Amino acid sequence: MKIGIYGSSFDPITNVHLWTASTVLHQAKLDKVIFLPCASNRADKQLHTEDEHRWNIIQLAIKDNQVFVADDYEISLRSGVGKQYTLYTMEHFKSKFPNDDVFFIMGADVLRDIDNQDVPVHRRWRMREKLIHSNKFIIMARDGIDMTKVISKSPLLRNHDDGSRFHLIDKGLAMEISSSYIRQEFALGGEPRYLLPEACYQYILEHDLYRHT
Ligand SMILES: Nc1ncnc2c1ncn2[C@@H]1O[C@H](COP(=O)(O)OP(=O)(O)OP(=O)(O)O)[C@@H](O)[C@H]1O
Ligand SMILES: O=C(O)c1ccc[n+]([C@@H]2O[C@H](COP(=O)([O-])O)[C@@H](O)[C@H]2O)c1
Repeated sequence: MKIGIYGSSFDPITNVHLWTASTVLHQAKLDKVIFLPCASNRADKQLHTEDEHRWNIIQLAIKDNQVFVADDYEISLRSGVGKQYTLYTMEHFKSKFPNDDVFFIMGADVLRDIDNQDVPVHRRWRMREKLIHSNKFIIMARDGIDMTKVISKSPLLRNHDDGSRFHLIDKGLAMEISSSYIRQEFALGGEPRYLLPEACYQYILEHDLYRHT
């Protein structure tokens, strides 16, 4: 089997997360995509909703698609800081699925940041040499970023680019719905209704989430 791990804060999950996951699944011929929300005590990013709510919203979003599953590996890690680095996460999934091909899915903006010296130290990827060396990645086009240039500009990335390390996917259609835009809309009294699945939208209203972000 070919399995893609889609890691994100999903704060909240958006229609574009679902659309990109489905595109990747078809183009890279994956058998399933695992949505992997990170824990809210992440060292490099401030989250806006409790783990339980982000988890419930993901479940609502994927419930009708049998090849989409969610995994709470990172959010269930006790004292998560320092443990929920992608290197360890990928080691976990590769040992959970020893006979399968496991890929990490990310957008071009994330690829660009992995080995970027201009990124503040607290946001730099940990153990990136080993992570890149020992895993395979599916990269989705985003923000008009030239993915081949990102790889060729980084010694770390280009030295590991053996033709099968990075599977680049460009659907041709750029859809920009970000979680932060949706949060802002909720906070400012806008109407983000059709930017995420209806059940997720209703859940957020019912639980009064994102009103003060
Ligand atoms: N429109 C998109 N096109 C391609 N990749 C995307 C898109 N939106 C998110 N991703 C990818 O999904 C992963 C998770 O992104 P994340 O949830 O942080 O996105 P976001 O919507 O930009 O969030 P935020 O607005 O909170 O920063 C990252 O690898 C990111 O590159
Ligand atoms: O391992 C790291 O050091 C690391 C640093 C930044 C981000 N990540 C992972 O990259 C994924 C996308 O991150 P983000 O910032 O877009 O939510 C998510 O699964 C994070 O856990 C991982």
